[in-house]
Amino acid sequence: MAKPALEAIELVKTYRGARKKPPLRALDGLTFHVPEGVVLGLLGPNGAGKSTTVKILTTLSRADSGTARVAGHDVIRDQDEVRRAIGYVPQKPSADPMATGIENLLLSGRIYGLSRSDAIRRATELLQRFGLEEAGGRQVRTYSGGMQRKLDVALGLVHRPRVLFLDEPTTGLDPEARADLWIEVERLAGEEGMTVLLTTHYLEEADRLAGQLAIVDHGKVVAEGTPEALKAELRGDSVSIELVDADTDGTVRTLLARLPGIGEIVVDGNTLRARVDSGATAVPAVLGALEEKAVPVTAVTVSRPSLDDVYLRYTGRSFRAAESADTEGMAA
Ligand SMILES: Nc1ncnc2c1ncn2[C@@H]1O[C@H](COP(=O)(O)OP(=O)(O)OP(=O)(O)O)[C@@H](O)[C@H]1O
Repeated sequence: MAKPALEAIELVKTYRGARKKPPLRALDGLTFHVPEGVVLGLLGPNGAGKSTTVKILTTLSRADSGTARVAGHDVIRDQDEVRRAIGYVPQKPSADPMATGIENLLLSGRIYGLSRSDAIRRATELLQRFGLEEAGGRQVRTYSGGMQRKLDVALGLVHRPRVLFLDEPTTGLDPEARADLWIEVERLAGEEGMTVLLTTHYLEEADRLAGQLAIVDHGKVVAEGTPEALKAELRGDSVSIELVDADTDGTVRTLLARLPGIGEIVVDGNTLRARVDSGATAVPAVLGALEEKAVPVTAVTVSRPSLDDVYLRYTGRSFRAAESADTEGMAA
C-alpha cells in the first residue's frame, strides 16, 4: 500500500473554557489516513473540529495527545520539514489587500527562499494558471471575492508543496467562483498528484471533490470512505415529507413508524425524513395514512441517498439541523 501522505491518529485537543465555562473538547480521538494524490474532504458542521485538525497538521497548534504525520514527517518532532512540505490556505484571506497580486506572490516566493528571477517566473505562472494575469498589477482590495480566493490558493502553491490544506476554500463565494475553484482543486490532485486536505460544510462540495470523505462530528471521524461508497451503504430511498404544521406532539412520527418498510424517522421542524425500502411503495402508504388522520401535507419527495442521509445515519441529525443548532449555540 502507498505510504500515507497524511495521518492523524487519535488526536485529542481540549480548549480551556472562557470565563467560568467548562473546558471544550474540540478533538476527541480523531483519526484518518490519506494516501498520496488523494483529496480528503473533512465534512462537518460549524464547531465539529475541522479547523483545529488543520491547525494541528500544519504545526500551528499542538494536540494534547495523539500523533500526526504529514508527508511522513511528525508534526511535533519535524516541524520544519512539515512546513516545507505543505501549503496552507486559511479560512480568512491571507493576501495583503494594499499590495498587488504579483507583489503578494513575489513576497511569498522570496519568503520561501526563491531567487528573484525564480519568484517572478513562479508568480507569472500562477497568475496565468488562475486566470489573474490581467488583475496581477492591481491592488488586491479591488479584486472580487472569487479572485481574492484564487490568489489565496496561488499563494499556498508558490513553493510547490506536496500537501495542500484548504480550510473552507469556497465559503462565501458565488456559485460560479466556487465552480472555478473546484476545477482547480481537481487539477491539482489529478494532474499534479498533490494530496489535498479540504474542510467544508458544503455537502455538494464534499460530494464533488473528495476522493476520500471523513465526516467529522464532535471531534471524531464518524464515517469514512468515498462519497459513492458511503451513499451506497444506505439501501433503499429517502423520503421527505413537508407538513403544513410541525409535528410537535409526535403524532405523525408515531403514525409513520407503524407503517412497514419505514425506518430512521427524523423530525426537523415541519419536515419529516425517513428511510424506506422502496419509495414507490412507501409513498402511497405514507400519503394514505396521513390522509386518514387528516394531516395536511405540502410536499412529499423521494430521492436516492445523499450525503445528507449519510450524515443523518451516522450522527442522528440532518446536516442542516446540525448547522443551525450550532449557530444558535454560538449566539447564546
Ligand atoms: N482557540 C480556541 N479557544 C477556545 N475554543 C476554541 C478555539 N478554537 C476552536 N474552539 C472551539 O473548538 C470547537 C471546534 O472548533 P473548530 O474551529 O475546530 O471547528 P470547525 O469544524 O472548523 O468549525 P468551523 O466550520 O466553524 O470553522 C468549537 O466549539 C470552537 O468554538
